[in-house]
Amino acid sequence: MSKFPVDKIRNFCIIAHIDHGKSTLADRLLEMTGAIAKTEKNKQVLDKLQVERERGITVKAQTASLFYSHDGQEYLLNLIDTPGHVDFSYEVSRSLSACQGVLLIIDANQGIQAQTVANFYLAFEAQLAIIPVINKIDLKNANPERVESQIEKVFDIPREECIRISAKLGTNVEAVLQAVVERIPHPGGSVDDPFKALVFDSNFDHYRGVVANIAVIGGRVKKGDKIVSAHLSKTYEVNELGLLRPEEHATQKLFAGQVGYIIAGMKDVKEAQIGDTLYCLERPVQALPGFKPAKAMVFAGMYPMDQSEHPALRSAIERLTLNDSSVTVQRDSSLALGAGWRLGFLGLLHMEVFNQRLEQEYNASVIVTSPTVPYKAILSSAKLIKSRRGVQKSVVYIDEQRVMLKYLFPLNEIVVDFYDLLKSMSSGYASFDYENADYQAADLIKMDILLNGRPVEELTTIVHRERAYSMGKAMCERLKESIPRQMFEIAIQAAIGSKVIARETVKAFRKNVLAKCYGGDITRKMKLLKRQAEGKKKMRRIGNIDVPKDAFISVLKRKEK
Ligand SMILES: Nc1nc2c(ncn2[C@@H]2O[C@H](COP(=O)(O)OP(=O)(O)OP(=O)(O)O)[C@@H](O)[C@H]2O)c(=O)[nH]1
Repeated sequence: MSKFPVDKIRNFCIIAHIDHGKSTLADRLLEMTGAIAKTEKNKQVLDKLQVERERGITVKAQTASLFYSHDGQEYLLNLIDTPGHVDFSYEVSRSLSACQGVLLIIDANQGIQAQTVANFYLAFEAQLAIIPVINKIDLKNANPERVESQIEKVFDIPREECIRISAKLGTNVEAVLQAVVERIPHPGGSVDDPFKALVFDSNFDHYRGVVANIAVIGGRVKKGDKIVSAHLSKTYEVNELGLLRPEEHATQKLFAGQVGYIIAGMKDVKEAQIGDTLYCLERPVQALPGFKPAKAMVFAGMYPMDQSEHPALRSAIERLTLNDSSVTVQRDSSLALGAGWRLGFLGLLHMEVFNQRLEQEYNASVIVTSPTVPYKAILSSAKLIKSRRGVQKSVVYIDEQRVMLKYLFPLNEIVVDFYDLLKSMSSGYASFDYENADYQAADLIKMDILLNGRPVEELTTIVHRERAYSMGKAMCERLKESIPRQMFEIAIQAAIGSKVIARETVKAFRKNVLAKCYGGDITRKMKLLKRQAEGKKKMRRIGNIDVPKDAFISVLKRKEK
């Protein structure tokens, strides 16, 4: 029998706008319950990945089981850490599915921000108990009263329910643990029910195969049990299971209400689909509803720096996607960059983090082409609807100083630099969140870039008609700067269909490397010719024109000033 009956278990998440202090609070909770020692080194233990530490953001949700005594009773508290950035809201919703309650952290200085609202609704719709926690009360400009008023107004939660803390200093954090025990319902279910578990996360380990994080909804499971994954109807034998503290801590059994990990000889994360149900071979149960798969919103090409590195990069991408099932991968090739892939991400930050992980964890060097968003094109000339680029949907005043605006935007207008622009225009005060609002008709056209009349496939872009001229001009100018003079004149043109909208010219020039070699020193001549040939290797030939590879990337990366 488990030491913890179901009514002594609490499963909860911490949700917040980015930087409001989730990881800091998680560290404090871990320290106070003895899961980790209280040292500076343990800063943000749940942020395991190197990118997470460097960028100070949480990418992958982590789980920890904590032991806590309250009123003479022992409780098992399962804390599931969640990422804060908009790109990762999919991870937030799947973490929530394993919980009965959330700590909603709000910065005492910044107050309610865009992702506070988005995360609140995720928890509210999942019918979870919500405990508002006002953090950073130690800050000089902290204004917890104002934040409490916002919480009352926007979320309709009485101010008395708010807990004021400083996660950094540990002030009043004990009250948070008490609230978890008192206000969050236990997970329900019984150890006597048939075994049923929800897979809410999974990762791949090179030695042990798939490690699935599960929330046991009912019954019990032990080593050697034969279990079935409902999605694929495949049977596995349990090799190992246990709690996450946050390190894996093997146990004999897992019981209803517990959250932990299970290893059962699965070879691919696709076998442990997020949202899938595991049950016992002998006692089949009805599967849980599962989740909608994450939808890629931003697409980019990834190519090896050098084609000889293609196999290494392929294996790195394969291994990394084993751990991140939200990335989609398709093979692709480009005239300029050779064989590569087209990858789909949940957002731009997700893409950057993926790229950084490729470099840091797999030592891969990658060329990333400019991100694009999916379009549906109707192949006729009937795109008649004139659409404005941003359409206002609603305005809500949070308090005298803050207003929440809802707009409908084309995704391509916001993925690249919208967030940065918004931040700098508002001196960092504005915050931003988005969700997919489906495809909308828009006046978009395909713009080609031609070198001496020949279209360069990878520079073809889809642009809004009103922007075509300025973008075409900017791209031609940049290409002119980066293509060296050659033996003949090169015309760089931007065109829509057969109509040229911008043009630049690179004048003809022959660099006579032998001009300086008067006399007959043949070895010197050979050396200079060799150097010139090496320079050419860094070039891509398009038609008969040599284009430096770097030029390509710079043009692709910044399409518009
Ligand atoms: N003054 C003060 N600073 C705090 C407090 N709690 C957190 N911070 C600081 O706020 C910053 C962000 O804290 P994190 O815990 O990394 O925030 P987070 O919400 O986990 O961020 P993501 O995981 O990326 O969403 C860090 O520099 C913390 O040191 C607090 O109570 N007081």
